[in-house]
Amino acid sequence: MSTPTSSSTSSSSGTEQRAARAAALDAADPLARYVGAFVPSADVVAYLDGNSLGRPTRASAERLARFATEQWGARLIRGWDEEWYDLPLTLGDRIGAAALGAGPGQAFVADSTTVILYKLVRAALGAPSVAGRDEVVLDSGNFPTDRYVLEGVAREHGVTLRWVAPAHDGGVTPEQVAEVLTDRTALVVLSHVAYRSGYLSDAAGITRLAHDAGALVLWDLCHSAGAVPVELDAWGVDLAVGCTYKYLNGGPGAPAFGYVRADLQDALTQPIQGWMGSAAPFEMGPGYAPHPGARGFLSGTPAIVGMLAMQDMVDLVAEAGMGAIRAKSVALTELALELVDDLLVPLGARVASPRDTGLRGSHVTVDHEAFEATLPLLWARGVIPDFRRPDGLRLGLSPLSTSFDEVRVGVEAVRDALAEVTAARAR
Ligand SMILES: Cc1ncc(COP(=O)(O)O)c(C=O)c1O
Ligand SMILES: Nc1c(O)cccc1C(=O)C[C@H](N)C(=O)O
Repeated sequence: MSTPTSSSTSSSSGTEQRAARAAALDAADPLARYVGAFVPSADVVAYLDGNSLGRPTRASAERLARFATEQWGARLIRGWDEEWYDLPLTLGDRIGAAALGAGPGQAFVADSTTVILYKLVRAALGAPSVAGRDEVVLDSGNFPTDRYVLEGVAREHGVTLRWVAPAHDGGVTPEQVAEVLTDRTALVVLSHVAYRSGYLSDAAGITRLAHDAGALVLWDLCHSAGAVPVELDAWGVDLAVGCTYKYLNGGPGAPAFGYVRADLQDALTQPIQGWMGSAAPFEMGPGYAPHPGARGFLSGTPAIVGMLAMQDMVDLVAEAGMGAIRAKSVALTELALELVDDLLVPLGARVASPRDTGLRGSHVTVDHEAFEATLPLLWARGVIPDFRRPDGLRLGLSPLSTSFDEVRVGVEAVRDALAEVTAARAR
């Protein structure tokens, strides 16, 4: 790692004070022991991208190695009967219990977020309770895949999209949703935590409003699951989807999870009628009949290898508890904002995430037109934030794997790189 050159904004006493403060926060952190549960990366001093790709746990590294010889290699095709056939549902239940506030029989692991989103949106639009309704409410700041899938469904299904424009902090409030709900709204599709700003929506309030208007609601939980408490059953949510490779540390391309409320399952028909979601896959009979319950939302052969790593993280999340995880997440983002205010705002950076902890997920986004140019410097120095065009640096703080000192080291490195880039441009 190359050493950052000192900038005019750094001072050794400031660095020492910040280091002492971060060390004190780490010493008092009740979840600090979990940081050592993850595979270290030799050249990384600050990994601040857990909301794009979580780190592997040490247990997962072992599980992945063992799988080839002890399960796949030893059990061969018998593995399907012994464990794999049921894994999408047993693992769905475990994710539901640990991270989603979902009772058994409602969550499943399959496909990708994009594909489950498509299947559940199509299923929702065919629900008898919304028959005759032809509008879908969504958010123009939502992650591209959500917008693109909905645009495609609107084209093929003939529904009208009612776009909500998020406020400057990325927020979509119940009031904004209330303004576009009508007796034609079939479905509301929003992200619980906004991917760019980290804004945390009032999922319970918006779900209530949608139901009062007779609509169904689907939450994208990609940036919440494993980092922000979710209570799908208590909130009365109809449908949800989410990634497992972010705060559930399932690894690159790990399959997604879906949730369909138990009392809605029989009324919904999903569009990808594959054999693995059929009533009797191994009968291989002439026509498709859906399997009752959550299994009916599966389609093809489950990605068993992709479901290995998330199992270890789900165990850690269950053990640590979502309350403690949220408390650490809030403390991490508070420290990040404090450092950003001290070190980056004086260089012209602007905070793009909500200041109110109750309105913020587990990442902090800061905008500066020179951030893109800092990335090669930061990566070369072992500091890995996330960047979203045109000018947003996202600091994704994964509560079990990120230490307070890592945040300090990371933001100081961003300060140094930003000072260097802007100084070079001024020359
Ligand atoms: C809010 C949100 N939805 C969906 C996705 C992606 O879905 P997929 O795993 O299908 O690429 C992401 C991130 O990639 C995301 O942040
Ligand atoms: N899924 C990703 C990928 O395959 C490559 C790079 C990044 C991602 C991400 O997860 C992006 C992320 N959802 C985001 O919020 O920007």
